[in-house]
Amino acid sequence: MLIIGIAGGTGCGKTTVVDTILKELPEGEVGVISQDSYYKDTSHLSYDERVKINFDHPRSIDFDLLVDHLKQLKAGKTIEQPVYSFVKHNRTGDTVNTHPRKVIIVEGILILTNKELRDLFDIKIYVHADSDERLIRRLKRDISERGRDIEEVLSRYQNTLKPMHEQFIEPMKEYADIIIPNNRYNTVAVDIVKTIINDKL
Ligand SMILES: Nc1ncnc2c1ncn2[C@@H]1O[C@H](COP(=O)(O)OP(=O)(O)O)[C@@H](O)[C@H]1O
Ligand SMILES: Nc1ccn([C@@H]2O[C@H](COP(=O)(O)O)[C@@H](O)[C@H]2O)c(=O)n1
Repeated sequence: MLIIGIAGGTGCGKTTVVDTILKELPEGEVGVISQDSYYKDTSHLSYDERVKINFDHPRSIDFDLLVDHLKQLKAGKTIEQPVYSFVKHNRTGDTVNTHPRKVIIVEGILILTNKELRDLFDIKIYVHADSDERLIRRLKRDISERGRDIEEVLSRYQNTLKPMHEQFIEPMKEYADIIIPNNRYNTVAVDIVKTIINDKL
């Protein structure tokens, strides 16, 4: 099994890169695990308490479960990937049955901050987009897809996202094997990753 980690700040285009890769590869050959599915279960908190969580800090992620799931997939076992709701700020209680594949892509802002997880990746990719570009994309996406308003996105950006990005995410570039510049759609870089994956299929 080839395991590829794709990191980068919010809005840099990780999901879009993954979707583009998947579109042109044989269906069902490549599996995807999103770090977002592994935000810690916060059912014991009220909605008002959950809103205040710093979702850009590594401690918000259940890395133990994520590492365990990846190891199980490597061992040929099927896992139940939790489903996360950005509207409820919590896991939904549903899971997605995820089978082992020849190639597994793990994507998320913080996946390179955890050494045990990092060591499971055969290839580490960092997608870069400038912070103004990422903020614009995040604003549009969170308002249209994640039930947020402009005030919520901007205050989260100033209070947690920006400082956490500078402290935890941007420094992870150091671990990347490949850095994809993604201020504009980068078809050349995506084609290179596709070629690497195709070689393995
Ligand atoms: N290269 C790009 N140029 C312009 N918009 C992009 C680009 N890549 C992604 N987007 C858009 O930006 C938003 C965030 O992209 P997404 O892939 O969800 O980022 P991430 O998963 O890194 O948070 C989406 O609405 C997406 O359509
Ligand atoms: N309940 C939540 C959980 C996370 N976030 C934000 O999502 C970002 C990570 O997801 P991307 O798809 O953008 O990589 C992260 O920056 C968190 O702030 C949230 O807003 N609400």
